[in-house]
Amino acid sequence: MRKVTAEGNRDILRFAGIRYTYPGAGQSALQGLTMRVPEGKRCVLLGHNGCGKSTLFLHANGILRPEEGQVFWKGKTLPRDRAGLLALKQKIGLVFQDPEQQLIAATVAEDLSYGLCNQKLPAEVIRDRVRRVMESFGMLDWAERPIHQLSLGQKRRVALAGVMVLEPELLLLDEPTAYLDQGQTKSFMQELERIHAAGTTILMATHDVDLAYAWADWVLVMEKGKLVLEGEPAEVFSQRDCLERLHLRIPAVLAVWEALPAAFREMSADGCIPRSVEELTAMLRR
Ligand SMILES: Nc1ncnc2c1ncn2[C@@H]1O[C@H](COP(=O)(O)OP(=O)(O)OP(=O)(O)O)[C@@H](O)[C@H]1O
Repeated sequence: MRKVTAEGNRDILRFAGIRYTYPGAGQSALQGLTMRVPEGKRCVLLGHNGCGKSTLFLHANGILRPEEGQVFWKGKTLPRDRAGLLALKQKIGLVFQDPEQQLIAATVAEDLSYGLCNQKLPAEVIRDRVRRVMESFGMLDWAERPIHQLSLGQKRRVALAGVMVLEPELLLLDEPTAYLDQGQTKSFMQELERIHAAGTTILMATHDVDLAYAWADWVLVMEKGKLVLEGEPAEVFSQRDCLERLHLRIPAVLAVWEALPAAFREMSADGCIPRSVEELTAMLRR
């Protein structure tokens, strides 16, 4: 396995030798997994269906406990007591694949208030924070809307807002763009940019290699409950043998770039590799 370090970034979360087997399952979902999440980065987690991405997320904030190995939050092992775990869930926000798993209240405003009420904050603080998050997610007029009347994309936004209102330091997103249309994906990614710019570390599980390449600054690839690749996007997507074995295609922009004649690439790109269609177009116009 080729390793590149995220220089200058300490680990906000670290998994060391995690093994986990679901009750009754013949095989372990996590098989001695070791992985670090560098603080302040936009991280993407890639891997086949069933390779253990969601199981890993459930270990991050103590919903599941490993049978072997340890999880470290900012260098310290995860707490085991109820109060410690509750405090951790405010620092590590987990947005599930299916928003139905997350949305529990009858209306949008009630749902966004739920976690803050659990923290027993004063009513006016809760009101202010909910209003602020609704404003930044463009849902001020949704306050009284019943959750069951929202579209899937709208439910996803409410689920993300419900985690963000707790102001987590690390945001874990399980395939957030699955089932979103192009417009919804674009506005979701803009929201994520804002969240990241405000200081939140993000770890996103996705099957979208184009998104991973264009957006992430740290890419992690899992296979059968283990980490097999990690590094900056250009580095990870240069590991062609490994990607081929995992049936992961290379990002479309990179494929187009590599199909251009070498002399042209050298002339127009100054050694840079484009990360998006816009960058590629700009380079080709030079
Ligand atoms: N509740 C469960 N009980 C038993 N086995 C489970 C359970 N949840 C997941 N598994 C198994 O654990 C393994 C890892 O599943 P997990 O959901 O973590 O994968 P994933 O990488 O998130 O997949 P996907 O990309 O499809 O979301 C799979 O083999 C899956 O069948």
